[in-house]
Amino acid sequence: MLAVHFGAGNIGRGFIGNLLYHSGYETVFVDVNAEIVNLLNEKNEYKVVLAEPGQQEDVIKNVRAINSAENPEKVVQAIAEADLVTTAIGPNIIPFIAGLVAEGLRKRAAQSDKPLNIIACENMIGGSSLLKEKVYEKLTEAEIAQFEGQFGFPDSAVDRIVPNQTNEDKLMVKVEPFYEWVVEETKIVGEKPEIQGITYVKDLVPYIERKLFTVNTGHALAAYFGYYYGEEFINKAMENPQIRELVEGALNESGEFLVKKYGFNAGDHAKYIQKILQRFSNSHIVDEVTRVGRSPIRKLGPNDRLVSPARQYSEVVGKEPVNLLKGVAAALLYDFQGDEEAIKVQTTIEENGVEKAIETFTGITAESPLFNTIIEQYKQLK
Ligand SMILES: NC(=O)c1ccc[n+]([C@@H]2O[C@H](COP(=O)([O-])OP(=O)(O)OC[C@H]3O[C@@H](n4cnc5c(N)ncnc54)[C@H](O)[C@@H]3O)[C@@H](O)[C@H]2O)c1
Ligand SMILES: O=P(O)(O)OC[C@@H](O)[C@@H](O)[C@H](O)[C@H](O)CO
Repeated sequence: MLAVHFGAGNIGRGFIGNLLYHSGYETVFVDVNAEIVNLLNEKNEYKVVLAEPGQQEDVIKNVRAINSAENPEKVVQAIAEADLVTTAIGPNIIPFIAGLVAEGLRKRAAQSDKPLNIIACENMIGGSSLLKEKVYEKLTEAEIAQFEGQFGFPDSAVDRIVPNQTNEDKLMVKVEPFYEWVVEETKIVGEKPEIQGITYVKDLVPYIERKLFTVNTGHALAAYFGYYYGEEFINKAMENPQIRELVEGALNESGEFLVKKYGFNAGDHAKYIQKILQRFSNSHIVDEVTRVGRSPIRKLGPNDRLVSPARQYSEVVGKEPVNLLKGVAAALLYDFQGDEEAIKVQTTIEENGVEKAIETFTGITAESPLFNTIIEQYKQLK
């Protein structure tokens, strides 16, 4: 069985590639990083090491790679032959691979009616749906009609903390032991891919909201407050009682609306939160606050991990969130010069004021009661 996976980065090698290998797939990674592509083709294997006492090591074999910037035609051919396509490239990159995916599907559809599932494994709501939308923008109406039955774009939620890697072995990836991959069953075409570690569900929305608004919400607060208090790493930030309190407070707020909205068991959700706090504190993982805080414009977006739970908490619970809005304010203060989006947020604030920045990046307008609280929190932190 052949899997084509876009993005041979942290989650691509450390999580998806790992599970695909153990499920019997040959994996072709598609990436634009020439060094990683060349190393994968030279070694055809890499190590995944668990960040825990004992540091258990796993060798992932049966892998190769294509540089999509140099050999797009090889990517098209691989998609035409594949049994599964997955991505882990980052939400902002999805539109840029849509052309290649469309070409691959076009070539495949011309020679066979074999179904194919394309699963985006990104931290966002509706990642595969977005890819489908961008692919369909490249097609004719006749192609769309043909593709509808043959190709599936099930959405998914993926969870495993994989920090940036600094190993001498450039292919090796250190990952946390925990993982979860949930896939929307109803949009699968053909047979369900038998992948060890996938949980298929009928409705993905509760799972992706629970993951994004717990793991990633807490992580974002740890990152932005970690940065604010001068911490370099997430586990160190979690040792600061003020930051831990803010993170836990935000997770209790998002938890309150998630439990109410989806009917999760409150006790189980409280355990889920505690497990996540432990994962953030894992001393075997060196995870920079600047990785976790990367792309603050994306993270401040109306449907993302800070603003969406804040808005939904006020709608579903009927109260104003405190910690979640402090998280929004801390994200607005994030001025890391190595992050283009952080620079853009700061420039917008300097040139047009924080009010304009809130409206532009979060979609929250002055009519919302949340607006003034964010400004107050921002001014207090500043
Ligand atoms: N690292 C984690 O802990 C984690 C966990 C769950 C989900 N995710 C999600 O997985 C996705 C990837 O994150 P990551 O941490 O692995 O990032 P990463 O930067 O380590 O990997 C992304 C890879 O995509 C490649 N890439 C960029 N443009 C490309 C293109 N046009 N075509 C093909 N490849 C391209 C990059 O070269 C890189 O190797 C993101 O959506 C992230 O939110 C990450
Ligand atoms: O990947 P991002 O930028 O959306 O978010 C940064 C981290 O919160 C994220 O990568 C987590 O490590 C991951 O989502 C854990 O499952």
